[in-house]
Amino acid sequence: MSPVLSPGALEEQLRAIGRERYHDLHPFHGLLHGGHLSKDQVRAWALNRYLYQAAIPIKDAAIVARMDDPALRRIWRQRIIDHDGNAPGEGGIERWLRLTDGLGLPRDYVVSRRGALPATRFAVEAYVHFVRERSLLEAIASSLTELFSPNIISQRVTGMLANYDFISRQTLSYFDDRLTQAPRDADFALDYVKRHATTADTQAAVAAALRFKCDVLWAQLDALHFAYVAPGLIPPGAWRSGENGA
Ligand SMILES: O=C(O)c1cc(C(=O)O)c2c(n1)C(=O)C(=O)c1cc(C(=O)O)[nH]c1-2
Repeated sequence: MSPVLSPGALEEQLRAIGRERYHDLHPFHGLLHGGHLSKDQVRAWALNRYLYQAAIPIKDAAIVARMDDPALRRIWRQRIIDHDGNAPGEGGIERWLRLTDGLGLPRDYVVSRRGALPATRFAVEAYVHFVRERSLLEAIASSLTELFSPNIISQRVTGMLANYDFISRQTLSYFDDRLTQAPRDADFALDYVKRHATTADTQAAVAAALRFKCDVLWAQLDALHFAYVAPGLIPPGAWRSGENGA
């Protein structure tokens, strides 16, 4: 049986998981940020990532539905508002669609999810199932990859703006708000986890939840790499350049 960690030691363990497994280490991101992808490969990334964006408020609604404490729900519901907005034309999903618009992908095709890779769909669904089925503590812990996202988002915006003439600050505007939202959300979730994971079992469970979530992110990039970089095996039904108006 492993010993009970202090809150500080638990935080260090969680940060170590990020250093070892976060998707900033994935080669696909090196290619994306370094300007080594074609416009079609960037399109494939944006099209597939739409599924992740669209699933985030659904998984957060599942988390809110499991919270007994109104104070906690008030805080967590902000995440849903950030992605859905308060009115049509607002929110993170809409801003993601400005990126896919800017890349010339038809909106109805993106939103239909028809061209997404099967593994993208499975990974995203696994995240939603995880927060429904596991404890609230594990569900909250699974959001902790956001501790590590501001760094990669800064690298992405700088790299993509410098390296692709088809990318503009406007098409990448989705990421502007994430730079303040992600630290706010991650700080809250980390504090919650440190206060509630106070036994060896619950500490092991939150570490496993964070590893699981790193796998959800990693698997999506593996799928993109396999289909659109090398060996370039695009599954039946998944988007191909020139199809569906893009
Ligand atoms: O661009 C990225 O690398 C990245 C990573 C992550 C993450 O680490 O899960 C999120 C986001 N972006 C993001 O935009 C976002 O809204 C988001 C929500 C969540 C979550 O688990 O609740 N992660 C992420």
